[in-house]
Amino acid sequence: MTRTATIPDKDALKRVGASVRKRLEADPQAYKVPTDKAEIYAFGQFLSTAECQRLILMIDAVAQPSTLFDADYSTGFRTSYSGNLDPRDPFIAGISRRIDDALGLKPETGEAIQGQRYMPGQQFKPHNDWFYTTEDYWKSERKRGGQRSWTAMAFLNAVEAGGETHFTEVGIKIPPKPGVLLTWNNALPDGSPNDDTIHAGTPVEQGVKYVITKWYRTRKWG
Ligand SMILES: O=C(O)CCC(=O)C(=O)O
Ligand SMILES: [Fe+2]
Repeated sequence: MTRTATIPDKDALKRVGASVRKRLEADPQAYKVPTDKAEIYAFGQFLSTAECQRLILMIDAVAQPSTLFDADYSTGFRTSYSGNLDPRDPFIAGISRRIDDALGLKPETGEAIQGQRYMPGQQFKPHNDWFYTTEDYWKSERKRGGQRSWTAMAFLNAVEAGGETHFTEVGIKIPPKPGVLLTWNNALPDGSPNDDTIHAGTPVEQGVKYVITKWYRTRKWG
């Protein structure tokens, strides 16, 4: 048995990375962000205007101050409001399936889609989406599907100023554009965490920003 004692789920992350890469490279709708530092792709028109509007209303209904695993809303690290969208809702289930299909990932490995709203001044400071496996929370997350592999995030509206998704190490800032789906591999091709995927939701300066995020695990989530 091959064992990578220091990096949990490394082999699975390597395998998932390769299969999603292959699928996205074969998809003419998937645009690869030109950088060697991370695997980041964008779909220009993933959601329709009507779908974005409907999701925005649903987010308003569930949004609460965001919490994190290692830090609180109160620390100012993630000041947006967020909430999970009901996976049993047929509309949400349909969106979820389309994301699974675009990436070619097993539906059971996807977490519930999370909706997020940023008002002026709110932000999500630079972070990585993977779990820190030396932290206490990892003991339970390891059993709830393991490490996060890919992230898929869609912008639901245009923001008058601010609110970009900023990949600080890659050096790109992606302005919110309704219907665009961004997706990236949180790992390197060898399955180890890619530090260059560190990213932020920069403070909204004017307007409101709505996004949905779906994180995938290496195993069945939940
Ligand atoms: O809002 C953004 O641009 C980033 C959101 C994000 O990083 C996340 O949901 O993990
Ligand atoms: Fe993130």
